Amino acid sequence: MIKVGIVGGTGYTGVELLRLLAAHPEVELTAITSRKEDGLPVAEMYPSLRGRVNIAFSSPDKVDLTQCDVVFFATPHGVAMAQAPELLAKGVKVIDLAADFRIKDRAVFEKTYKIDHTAPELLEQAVYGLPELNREDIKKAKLIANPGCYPTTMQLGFVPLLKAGLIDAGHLIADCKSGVSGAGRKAEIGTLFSESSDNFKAYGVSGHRHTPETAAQLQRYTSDKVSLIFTPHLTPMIRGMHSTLYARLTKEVSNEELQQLFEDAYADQPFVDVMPWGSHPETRSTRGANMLRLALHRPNNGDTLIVLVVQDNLVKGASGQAVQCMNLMFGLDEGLGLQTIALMP
Ligand SMILES: NC(=O)C1=CN([C@@H]2O[C@H](COP(=O)(O)OP(=O)(O)OC[C@H]3O[C@@H](n4cnc5c(N)ncnc54)[C@H](OP(=O)(O)O)[C@@H]3O)[C@@H](O)[C@H]2O)C=CC1
Ligand SMILES: CC(=O)N[C@@H](CCC(=O)OP(=O)(O)O)C(=O)O
Repeated sequence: MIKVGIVGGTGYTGVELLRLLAAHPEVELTAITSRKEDGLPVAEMYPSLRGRVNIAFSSPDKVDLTQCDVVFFATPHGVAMAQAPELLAKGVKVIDLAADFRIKDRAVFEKTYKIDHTAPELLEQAVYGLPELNREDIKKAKLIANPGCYPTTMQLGFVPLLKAGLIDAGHLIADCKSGVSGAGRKAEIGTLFSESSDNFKAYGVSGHRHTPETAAQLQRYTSDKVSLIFTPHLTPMIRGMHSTLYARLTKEVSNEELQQLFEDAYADQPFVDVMPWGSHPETRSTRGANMLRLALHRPNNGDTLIVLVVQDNLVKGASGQAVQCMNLMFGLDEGLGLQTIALMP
């Protein structure tokens, strides 16, 4: 059994990890931290886990995480970088759901997140945890930088086109919508029910922290200079993400060839579903499931291709993806514990 620790077990991605890992046949939940709920049985805070998770939260300063085989950090940015060096030195694998190790360039990280990087020596060895694009490196990794939720949709939508050299890399547009759980469980006015449940707004339009992360990753797949415009929106649903990606085609290519390109790219990827041409994927078709669905459109058969992408921000956009990485790191079937079908309706 793999002994698992979770730092930040009370938050949305932390409890999503608990939900998935409680049903994972090869995992023993060993330590789950909370600074505020030290000693509280997990199932008292989350009754859905009664009978499935029988341990209590421990304060991070009391728990010995070195007894774990792997530790997930479901914490705000800056927490994993403080603890990862010691854990890695003691042979414990680390999967960070925050951004501490996503951006290789320290200066770009510090400018984007406005914090100093305290473990820059680990940036090089960190593997970006997007299995569909980095599977072989993830299998060998000791430190995973789990991708951002929006960046997962943007990369899986744009990369097949960039790799094939079919689009203008200097003109990529991503119009994305997230459910409110994307902002985390902490108390904030903008995520109060009365502020967000009957409202729709863009935010971070002139610069969101996911733009440099995504642009740097997309740049790996083309020699042309990538330029990305990314506009996130907060939408009145709890879970779910819908990204509408726009790319300008630069070569003569038929709709059938474009569809085939995506079907071939994801033929062996169990957690990406390429829907029939012209479909309209819905967020609810991924709710609770480790699944990303996409579909292609080409209005008036012109030179703009639209890729519609949906996922559950907490599953394929965060905790499900992290479990997918854990499975690969420990030589397990990639889909172990991740077979849940989306909740409907
Ligand atoms: N929500 C989403 O859709 C996604 C989130 N992420 C990323 O995952 C991470 C977690 O997000 P989310 O679950 O939404 O956040 P939440 O705000 O819901 O939870 C954060 C958790 O971290 C703990 N925590 C906070 N500060 C510290 C600290 N200094 N030391 C130890 N534990 C701490 C909190 O617990 P306590 O206060 O009890 O200690 C809480 O359990 C973030 O980096 C986020 O950017 C990534 C993709 C998607
Ligand atoms: C709706 C909302 O606020 N979403 C968050 C992104 C989700 C997240 O937690 O960011 P990471 O994926 O980088 O960890 C935001 O825009 O900051």
